[in-house]
Amino acid sequence: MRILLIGYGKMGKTIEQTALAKGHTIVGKISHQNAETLQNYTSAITDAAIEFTHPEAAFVNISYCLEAGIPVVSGSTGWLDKYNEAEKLCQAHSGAFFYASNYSVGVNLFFHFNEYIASRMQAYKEYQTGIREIHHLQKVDKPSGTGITTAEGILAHYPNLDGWIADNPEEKTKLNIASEREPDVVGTHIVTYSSEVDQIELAHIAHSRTGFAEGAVMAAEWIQNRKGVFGMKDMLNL
Ligand SMILES: NC(=O)C1=CN([C@@H]2O[C@H](COP(=O)(O)OP(=O)(O)OC[C@H]3O[C@@H](n4cnc5c(N)ncnc54)[C@H](OP(=O)(O)O)[C@@H]3O)[C@@H](O)[C@H]2O)C=CC1
Ligand SMILES: O=C(O)C1=N[C@H](C(=O)O)C[C@H](O)C1
Repeated sequence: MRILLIGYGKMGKTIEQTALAKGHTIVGKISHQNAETLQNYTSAITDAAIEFTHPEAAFVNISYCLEAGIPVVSGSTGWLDKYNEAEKLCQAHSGAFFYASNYSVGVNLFFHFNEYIASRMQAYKEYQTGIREIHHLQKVDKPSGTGITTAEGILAHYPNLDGWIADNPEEKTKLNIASEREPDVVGTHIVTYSSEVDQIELAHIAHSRTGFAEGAVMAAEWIQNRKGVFGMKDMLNL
């Protein structure tokens, strides 16, 4: 498969290694400095684009791919206020768009268990629910996309909670997402149910970026010859 890497930072470089190891070809590497060269890529020379950039760049990149008929897999976070627009664009161009806030299979199992645990815990009002996400110091967005997806999984079972809130545990009507930034942490997410007498936790700790990259390459392979908007639940049948 001929893959265009849009974003050649920590993730782009890890995806390159994974893709080459699986026998794929990298047709181009787009970063901030050569962003204007994106328009040189067409569906005639690109089977899929894998986009991991920046909250301010993601929608523009995804739009370009959909308009050019290039199937696009995006993992960028912090841009989802435009997700519905991307979805419409995909439909208008009969394109293929795959999005996940987290491509690791382990995190998607964590999402699955998170929803199940929330469905059982909501009956036990003595437990206060909260999310902690910990990432490296270079991360530009907060809360993490994975933290927000985790919150959405809990909120689906907690109709009494009025959405999520960032870093405000005192606001008891909302689900708090606490963000911490520490050197070299790849990505840690912890869901806590805390009562006066005990605490229950569900955690996912990424040891490297390889799991994210493997999931993204798997999504690029899976999206070939498909049309529509997809996510990890579609691919993994979770
Ligand atoms: N869904 C998932 O599984 C995961 C998602 N992510 C998300 O992926 C994104 C990238 O993460 P990461 O690789 O760690 O970040 P990096 O900062 O290491 O890399 C970002 C890359 O995007 C490029 N870039 C920035 N702005 C633009 C632009 N306007 N046009 C084109 N390219 C641009 C940068 O170019 P330059 O170097 O020239 O500035 C760089 O190559 C983040 O949103 C992060 O949250 C991360 C891990 C897993
Ligand atoms: O920026 C990162 O590094 C990561 N971002 C994603 C997110 O915001 O959830 C996924 C992963 O946790 C790493």
